[in-house]
Amino acid sequence: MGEIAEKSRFKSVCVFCGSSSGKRESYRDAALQLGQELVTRKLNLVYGGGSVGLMGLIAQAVHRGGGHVLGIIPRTLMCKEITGETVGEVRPVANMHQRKAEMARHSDCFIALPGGYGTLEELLEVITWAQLGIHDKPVGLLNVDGYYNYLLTFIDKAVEDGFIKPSQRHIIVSAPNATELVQKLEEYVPVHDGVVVKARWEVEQVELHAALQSETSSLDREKVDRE
Ligand SMILES: C/C(=C\CNc1ncnc2c1ncn2[C@@H]1O[C@H](COP(=O)(O)O)[C@@H](O)[C@H]1O)CO
Repeated sequence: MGEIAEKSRFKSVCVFCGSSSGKRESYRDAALQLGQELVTRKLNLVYGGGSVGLMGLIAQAVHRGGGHVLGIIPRTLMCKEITGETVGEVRPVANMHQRKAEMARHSDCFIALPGGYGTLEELLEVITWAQLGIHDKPVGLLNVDGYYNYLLTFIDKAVEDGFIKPSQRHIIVSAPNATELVQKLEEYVPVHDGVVVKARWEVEQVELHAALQSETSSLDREKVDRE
């Protein structure tokens, strides 16, 4: 008998993770378990595209389980030698900035698995956007085998030394495994203090969407002209 899907408040989850697999089996296992958790809860995956590292493992796990996978990938990274094949739906974008904006636009919450600079940059950006009130989507850290302990300690230090408001410490939700993390994200209640610039965010999204549309149609026009 198939598993009964838990009713979720989310439709799509954006996952940031290593384009490498890391040196511990637990990292690879965590990517597969998170993929399985999304399938069980009938959640779509949004990620950076391709099949390398933990990115490939989670995408394949969701795809294999019958879930929808959306890979958003800059055209310059699209060749197979760099990122490999993308399973599911592929959305090419012009650059890394558009990729992040599109990943955010298509998802209802964010999760970071272990990763390197790219993962950290994506994670910190969505935390910063939450802090500014640009979005109020939950942000989760899958702290596999304590991989992110130093980051969490650093954030506590930044709070202690007055660089992050204590009320903003809650933005990062962390847990050691996928089931616990997704459950915590489901229960997350955003706290709004200070600036709320959501209206500006929405304007930016509309502008970005319009720019993407016009870029796509001009590429299509170029293609037609060439043919
Ligand atoms: C340049 C190299 C590999 C590039 N491969 C990538 N393919 C797709 N997405 C990528 C790639 N590199 C970074 N990203 C994005 O950042 C995150 C992973 O970065 P990390 O530094 O590996 O943590 C990931 O979420 C992607 O969105 C050869 O080195």
